[in-house]
Amino acid sequence: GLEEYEELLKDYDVWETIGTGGFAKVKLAQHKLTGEKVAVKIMEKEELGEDLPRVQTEIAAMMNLSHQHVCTLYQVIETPKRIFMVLEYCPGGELFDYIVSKDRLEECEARVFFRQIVSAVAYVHGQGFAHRDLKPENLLIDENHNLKLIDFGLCAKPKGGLECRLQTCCGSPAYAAPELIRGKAYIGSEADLWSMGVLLYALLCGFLPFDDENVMVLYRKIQRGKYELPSWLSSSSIQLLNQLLQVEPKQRISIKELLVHPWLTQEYGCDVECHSRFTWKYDHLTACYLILVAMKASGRPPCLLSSPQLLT
Ligand SMILES: CN(C)C[C@H]1CC[C@H](N2C(=O)NCc3cnc4ccc(-c5cc(Cl)c(O)c(Cl)c5)cc4c32)CC1
Repeated sequence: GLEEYEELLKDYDVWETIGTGGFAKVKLAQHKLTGEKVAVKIMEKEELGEDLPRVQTEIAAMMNLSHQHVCTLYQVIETPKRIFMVLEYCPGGELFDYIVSKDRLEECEARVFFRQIVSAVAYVHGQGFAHRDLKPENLLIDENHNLKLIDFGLCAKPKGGLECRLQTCCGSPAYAAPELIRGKAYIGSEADLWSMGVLLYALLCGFLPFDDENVMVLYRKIQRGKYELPSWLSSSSIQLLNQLLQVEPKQRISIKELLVHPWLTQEYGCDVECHSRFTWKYDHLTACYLILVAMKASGRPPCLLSSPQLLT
């Protein structure tokens, strides 16, 4: 019912549904105070059932993640029947659809995107999380044609740190690491590196390295770790794919080595930046924002008098 949307409608104009993500629907909305477009992920608690912990996992993770290539969670609104997540809007849609639309990406374009993916994953690992569902469907393109990582519903923050082993077999089969599908205990960050290898292959080739409609046959192909090398791949791309798609996790390249890998740094002349660009500076801009919010809360109409320095 509409009364459930009351709290959301106070601060946002809500427009049409723009997508679905499994057990959620995503609506386009606009922040009244700033006019900014946002994406609102709406979930019905009853429909969530045993998926409710996934939502709590995602919210807890995203509240601790603030990075230029991780989708920003602005606000969470919980009502008796629903959970609303107000998220950064990404009009460019899924990286998956972008690759399909172009058949495959040239090495230089794949490098731009893969540097952003490595930056996001290095940051997420640095915060102690493993994503565990890395795939082009979970990388969205924003209005500046930059990537934003989404869907932290399966991420894990092991108590004993990223070095400790996980048990849950999850994520999408085609991107799952051999050790994960073998059902043995695995290290989340190492499994993420394998998925990044599958992702890089998809960027450069336009199809998957391991694929089969029969999931058991697919698993055997992943465990075997052999994949085709199309003629258009450069030797440096082949070498990087080989370092990522190592069946033995201890042989696999680490995220630290990836940040300075020649394939990623060539043509850039600099390492991949993994630090977040965002820090809450309690400066004038922050003060203006918080004052505007307070004005709104006290019912006084927020207004920005002609303040040129704000627009710089
Ligand atoms: C795996 N796929 C199916 C998932 C779909 C889900 C809908 C997406 N989407 C659109 O359908 N239209 C445009 C659109 C624009 N901005 C978005 C911003 C954030 C999210 C978002 C963020 C998080 Cl953190 C999250 O967990 C979920 Cl589910 C969604 C989705 C957006 C979006 C595309 C990918």
